[in-house]
Amino acid sequence: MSDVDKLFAAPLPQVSDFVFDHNVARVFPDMIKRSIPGYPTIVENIGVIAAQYAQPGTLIYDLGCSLGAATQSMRRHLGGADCRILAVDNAEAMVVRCREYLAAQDSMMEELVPATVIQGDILQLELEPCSVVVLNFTLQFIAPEQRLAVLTRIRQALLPDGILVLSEKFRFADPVTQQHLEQVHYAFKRANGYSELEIAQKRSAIENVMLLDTQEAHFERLQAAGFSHACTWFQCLNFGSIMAHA
Ligand SMILES: Nc1ncnc2c1ncn2[C@@H]1O[C@H](C[S@+](CC[C@H]([NH3+])C(=O)[O-])CC(=O)[O-])[C@@H](O)[C@H]1O
Ligand SMILES: O=C(O)C(=O)Cc1ccccc1
Repeated sequence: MSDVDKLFAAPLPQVSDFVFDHNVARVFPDMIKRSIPGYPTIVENIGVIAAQYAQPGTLIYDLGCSLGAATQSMRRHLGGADCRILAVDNAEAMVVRCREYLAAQDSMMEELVPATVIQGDILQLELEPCSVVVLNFTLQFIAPEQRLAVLTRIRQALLPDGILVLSEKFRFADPVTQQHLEQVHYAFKRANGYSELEIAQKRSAIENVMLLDTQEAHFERLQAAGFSHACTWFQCLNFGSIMAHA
């Protein structure tokens, strides 16, 4: 169902800002696996974390679900739990394909928890009471001045003992750390078959639309949003995932 990512392989006269359109949706599984170190481990363990914290009779949100990788993992790990997943994305191309992937999962596995895919903007969405919320590499695409409001609404929707899983590409305040981890990330991309041109053009495409925070900034914002505790449960190079308790 998915093609090899060659979106930035040919020289582009002008590199436009990155958007989640049909071309990206078509190559997305390949792109994300070859671009984010640790992505398969993060996705698999989101299932483990969700199974640990999901409360019977409650909702689970996968916000910025793309093709539903985190939703699929949670469904594999939740077994026959009495829960329902709402997967939300504002990109039509992602939503259409996400529904196809989840239908394929339904046809291959029995007794999965129900999952509904909604096309919607997480800045507008009314959140119902829930036990688990996943933001797997989504908050980095939200305008920085909107991020606290999104987290505050998530915190308010979470039930007692509820949890947020927040995965992001991190920025590092120490310029040497930033430089070292960024360079190894580019080496990771080269090792996965991306050329220097692909790496450089993708870098320009995302630089204005993916504004990164340090882990310290994430922790401060989570605290300001009302979360009682947060810790990094996974990091690989400049990518990682935080779990935050209501
Ligand atoms: N305001 C918004 N409202 C809804 N969706 C949004 C918004 N802004 C961006 N998105 C969506 O957030 C997703 C980010 S990708 C998530 C990967 C996935 N979680 C995964 O587990 O594979 C990460 C990446 O591509 O690096 C895209 O599908 C956007 O359309
Ligand atoms: O490719 C990169 O450099 C990234 O930072 C990850 C990424 C993955 C998919 C879409 C946008 C960014």
